[in-house]
Amino acid sequence: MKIDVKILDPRMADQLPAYATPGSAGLDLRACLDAPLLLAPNAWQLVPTGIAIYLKDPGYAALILPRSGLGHKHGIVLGNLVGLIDSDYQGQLMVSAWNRSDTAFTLQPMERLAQLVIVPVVQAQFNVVTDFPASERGEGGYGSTGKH
Ligand SMILES: O=c1ccn([C@H]2C[C@H](O)[C@@H](COP(=O)(O)OP(=O)(O)OP(=O)(O)O)O2)c(=O)[nH]1
Ligand SMILES: [Mg+2]
Repeated sequence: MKIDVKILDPRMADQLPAYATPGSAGLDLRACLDAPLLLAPNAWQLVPTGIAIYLKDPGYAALILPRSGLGHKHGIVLGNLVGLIDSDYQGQLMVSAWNRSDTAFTLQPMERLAQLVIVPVVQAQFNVVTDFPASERGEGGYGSTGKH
């Protein structure tokens, strides 16, 4: 699949997000910073990625997810937990970088900060009813099937 991309920061021209391996699901997004960015414990900052994408087709969306190494080892995750990129969004991809750890972290310019996953989307219409046909689960949830 081909997606239109705009290069907003010239440094991104020769390092567009790419799949690291043939089986990769995520495209790494870089922190298009002019200088290192210090994230104090529990601080968060909106970080530009230097690119814009236009998915166009409402049958797709993109998700911004943390990188597991940064998230697990350094506590650098996302202020919005998951970023959802609508198919009609044309602005710069932004990453809300949140240092959830108790140690300061310095983000370096052009460091790979998060990852983008393109996913299929179904846009549903609501059909208003008063009762649902019975299902095995019914209204049970929140652990209703037991612990083990
Ligand atoms: O991590 C993110 C999340 C969102 N966006 C952009 C793309 C998305 O299509 C748009 C709106 O995001 P969302 O709908 O999640 O935010 P909102 O608070 O509902 O804003 P809006 O009223 O613009 O929809 O912001 C990003 O660049 N990065
Ligand atoms: Mg919205």
